[in-house]
Amino acid sequence: MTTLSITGGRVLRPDATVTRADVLVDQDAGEILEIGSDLAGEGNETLDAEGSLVTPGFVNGHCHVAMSLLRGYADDKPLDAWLQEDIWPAEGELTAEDVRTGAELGLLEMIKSGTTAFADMYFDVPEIAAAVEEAGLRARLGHGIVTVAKDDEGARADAETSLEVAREYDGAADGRISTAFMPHSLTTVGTEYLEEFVPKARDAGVPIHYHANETEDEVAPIVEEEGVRPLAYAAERGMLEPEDFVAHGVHVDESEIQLLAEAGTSVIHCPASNMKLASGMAPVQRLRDAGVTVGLGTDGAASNNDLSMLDEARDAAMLGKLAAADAAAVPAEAVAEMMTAGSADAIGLESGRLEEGAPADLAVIDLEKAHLTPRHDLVSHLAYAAAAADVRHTVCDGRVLMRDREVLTLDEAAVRERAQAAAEALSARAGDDE
Ligand SMILES: CSC[C@H]1O[C@@H](n2cnc3c(O)ncnc32)[C@H](O)[C@@H]1O
Ligand SMILES: [Zn+2]
Repeated sequence: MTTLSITGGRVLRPDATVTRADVLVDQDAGEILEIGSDLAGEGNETLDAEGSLVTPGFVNGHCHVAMSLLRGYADDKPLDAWLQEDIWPAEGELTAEDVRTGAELGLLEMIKSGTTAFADMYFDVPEIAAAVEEAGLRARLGHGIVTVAKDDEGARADAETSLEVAREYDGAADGRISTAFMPHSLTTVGTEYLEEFVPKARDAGVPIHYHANETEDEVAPIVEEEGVRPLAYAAERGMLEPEDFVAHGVHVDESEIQLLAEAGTSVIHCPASNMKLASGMAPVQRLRDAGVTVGLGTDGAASNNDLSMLDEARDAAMLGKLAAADAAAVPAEAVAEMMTAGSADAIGLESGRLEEGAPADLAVIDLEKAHLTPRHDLVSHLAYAAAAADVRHTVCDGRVLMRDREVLTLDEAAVRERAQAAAEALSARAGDDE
């Protein structure tokens, strides 16, 4: 057995307590063997965690990782105008190679900010899967289906691609990749396609993931045309099962919160994207009080504009309090849970907890910084004060992906250089230079 010991740190446990302990990892199984004292000499490989917090690796529950190539491409617009006027035309110009480059850039940022797993909706998924395999993270991937503005043949082909990708890539990268069937949203995929393909996704045994209730503009047409709220419409189409997870859930009423709680469907809260696009404030405390599993996601880097789950944590706490008009709402412990076990549970992964037998996915945060001094409460620091640059080591599936801020699985300088060149070429093709 090959082992790794992470020594001298303070370990965040699933009950939100922090204890001084070493962590011993079975690298062959990718699992945590033991959390205890005096394990320093046990590992074939060692990571120093003195003066650091050892946390579960962060789980980004909703992303479009390849959109890192579009970071800063179009800002300061609401969702619909942003997508229709800027993002979708630019995405129309993306090559498969661009998607690979954008994914590598996003994965680099994830590793550097302590994220070890994520859920992703995009196209050219084989490119994203190859990048995930290389980078060493864990991911639930899916092809996003849009049927509006397509003829029947094009719409069906898109839905078929989503099914094929879900079937083919489930279990790829030695089991680090899992999949889902991913209609883009309830307004961008026609009812007839949902009714035809959702049962096929169930037969394939994969969860369903989609954007839901993100803006008011998305709710109104469903209420007008179908006479029910969007999540009731989704439930009628079999899209609200315990393994399913929706992104956003900003404009949900009490009946929809109850529906989610009864169905066991999870919500991925994306506070930065919701603020930037002025979509609204998700009722996170009410969702949690009702028993809904709430995870955290960044959405893509074009609407955020970074992929740091530590930024997202702080945003979730701040916005949650504002939305509830209650400073006690969405406290630090809740945020720590949402960015780790909450997201992992939502997207159907076993990660997110540091305990014996759990996947060895973790991040080590350097606490010896002015902005993390003094150390009254490390859960508070995780939610409110720590930043991406404080992440010292990142481990996924027992493998060290970053040691002392050096990423070991991707060539950082080469990825950044390729991304800059690809972004410039994309702007030229999209006519932005004229
Ligand atoms: C068809 S692949 C996924 C699709 O989603 C777009 N997208 C990115 N961010 C958002 C968001 O916040 N709401 C809805 N759609 C979003 C992305 O540009 C891709 O086209
Ligand atoms: Zn999204």
